[in-house]
Amino acid sequence: MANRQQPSSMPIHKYGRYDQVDIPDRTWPNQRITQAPRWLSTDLRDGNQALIDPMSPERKRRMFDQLVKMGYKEIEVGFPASGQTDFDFVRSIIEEPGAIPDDVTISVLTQAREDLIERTVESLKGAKRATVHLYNATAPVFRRVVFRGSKDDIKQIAVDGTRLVMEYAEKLLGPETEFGYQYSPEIFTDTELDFALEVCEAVMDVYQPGPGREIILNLPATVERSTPSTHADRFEWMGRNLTRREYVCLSVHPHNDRGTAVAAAELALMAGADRIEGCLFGQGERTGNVDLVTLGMNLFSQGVDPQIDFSDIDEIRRTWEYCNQMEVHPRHPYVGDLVYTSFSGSHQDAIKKGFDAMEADAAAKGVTVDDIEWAVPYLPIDPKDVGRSYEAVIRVNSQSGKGGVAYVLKNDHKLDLPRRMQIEFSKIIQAKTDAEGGEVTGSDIWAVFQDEYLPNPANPWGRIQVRNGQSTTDTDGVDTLRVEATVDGEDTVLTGSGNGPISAFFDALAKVGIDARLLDYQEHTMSEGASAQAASYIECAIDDKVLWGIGIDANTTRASLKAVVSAVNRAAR
Ligand SMILES: CC(=O)SCCNC(=O)CCNC(=O)[C@H](O)C(C)(C)COP(=O)(O)OP(=O)(O)OC[C@H]1O[C@@H](n2cnc3c(N)ncnc32)[C@H](O)[C@@H]1OP(=O)(O)O
Ligand SMILES: CC(C)C(=O)C(=O)O
Ligand SMILES: [Mg+2]
Repeated sequence: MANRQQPSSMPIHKYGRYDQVDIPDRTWPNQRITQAPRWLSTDLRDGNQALIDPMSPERKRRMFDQLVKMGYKEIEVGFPASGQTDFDFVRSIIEEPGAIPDDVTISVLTQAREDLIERTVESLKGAKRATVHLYNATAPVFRRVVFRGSKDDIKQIAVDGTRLVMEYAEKLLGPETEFGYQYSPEIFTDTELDFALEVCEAVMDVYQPGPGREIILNLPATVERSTPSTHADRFEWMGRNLTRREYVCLSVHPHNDRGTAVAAAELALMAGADRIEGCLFGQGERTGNVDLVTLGMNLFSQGVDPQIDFSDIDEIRRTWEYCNQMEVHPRHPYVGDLVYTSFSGSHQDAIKKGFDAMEADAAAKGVTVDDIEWAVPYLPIDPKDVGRSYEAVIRVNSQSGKGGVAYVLKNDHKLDLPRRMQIEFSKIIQAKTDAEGGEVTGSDIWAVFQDEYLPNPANPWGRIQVRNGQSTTDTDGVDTLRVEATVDGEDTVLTGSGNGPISAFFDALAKVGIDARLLDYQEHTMSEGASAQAASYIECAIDDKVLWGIGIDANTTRASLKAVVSAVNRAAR
């Protein structure tokens, strides 16, 4: 079919193509991610520096504690040379016994300027594990516009900065500090690959990584500029060409300018990266850093342990919202208010069938649903695994069908409506949503259901109200029924016989001019134990109408008689 799109008036001439990488024997597309990478949270640095109102010390501390609790072992805690707030925060967690667990490494960022480096290293005095992270931009525009220098000048900034970090670490930090070093060629994404490699090699020549002396080389997509596949090609190229690769922790730091940071991080891992830097819920400069929650949960949903605890995602979100003074979007993967919710009919139908199938499969295997592989349509993970309930999984509006309404009744009231009754009731709900618009809540649905099918003792309606009944079965299997009832406002006694209590009741009704025929009958228990209730569903042809009734009672015979009454009354309503 022809593409009928027309040229736009957008100024496309202002933008150039991003260079591809010449790496035809790339191997990353065939790799699988089978284990969690090293994670670094930069919420307290890259995340914080992007806030309108940077975090107060109290908020920083809340976020730090949250990150520790979740299991992050590398946390960038600030830019101590930026001012007193960040410096004092770093000092406060180092000085408070137990604030930084022994297995957590804190990291701090600095520009490659001597005064800033000195202050940065000074902030780390007494820390058990600490990394200084030095950066300078290496891309052509930055060389020309920001630093106004040649490639060699820019490389020299990185080399001198590295040497200064080592000198100040030697001078200011004692043996109690396990010291680490990280270098980032900022704007790696726009830096010529061979020059990024040259700068990283020059930095390594100074730092001399080796056995027991790792260097972290972090290759940031400071501004995301390419498809994730080209980003992965660049990582594979760097990984292949770096010397001393076994002593290098190759780190990825995607931003989300093109909206593909998560994919960029995942493909970079496939291309050989060892470590990911990002922020919870994608906080960070402009469109954000890569979202560590989505990345971790993506692993989880594929059966790979992220080694981070997301089991109370709403608590994590609350802390994050408090610390950042921002709100998580309702569609945010894994955490948004609506991400486990379906409004539309075919989705709800499939979800309900999925839950039913999980229960049946687990029962067949003699285990619980938590012991079998998750396979519910439209729900990539079990919401319970992140602390959510099933309550919001299905919500009903004008786009919903029978499956959604049936799900709500089953989930909230243990009523498993027969399929044709689902269709009948869903039309009643649809009439309401079409007329009124908006959502019908679970309690709205229940109110409509009660009004439609169940007697209201306070305000009885319909042709019949039944009080007491007796049923006896003789030796030939004939049931005789005697029921005290009110029919059309008059107290009367109904009697009838048949080959079961329901047909005996139909016989009794026929004698007072109510012509009802049984079409279908289903029942199920609603709960277990001595006080168990049963639900009976009866489909009847009454005059020229076909309709359902329901009865709920501890006694199944009474439940079925109530169901007949429900249908008869509805027919005359
Ligand atoms: C991609 C990133 O996220 S990088 C991290 C960015 N984060 C931050 O900057 C937050 C904290 N920063 C700050 O508070 C301030 O920048 C400070 C206090 C550290 C420094 O402030 P100032 O001294 O006023 O310098 P300013 O930030 O404007 O830096 C610009 C100067 O540093 C130079 N510079 C910038 N980055 C670097 C670097 N990585 N290494 C060396 N020099 C650098 C610039 O060329 C410029 O030099 P010039 O004045 O000679 O033209
Ligand atoms: C400091 C560096 C790593 C950075 O945040 C970036 O380039 O985005
Ligand atoms: Mg960044």
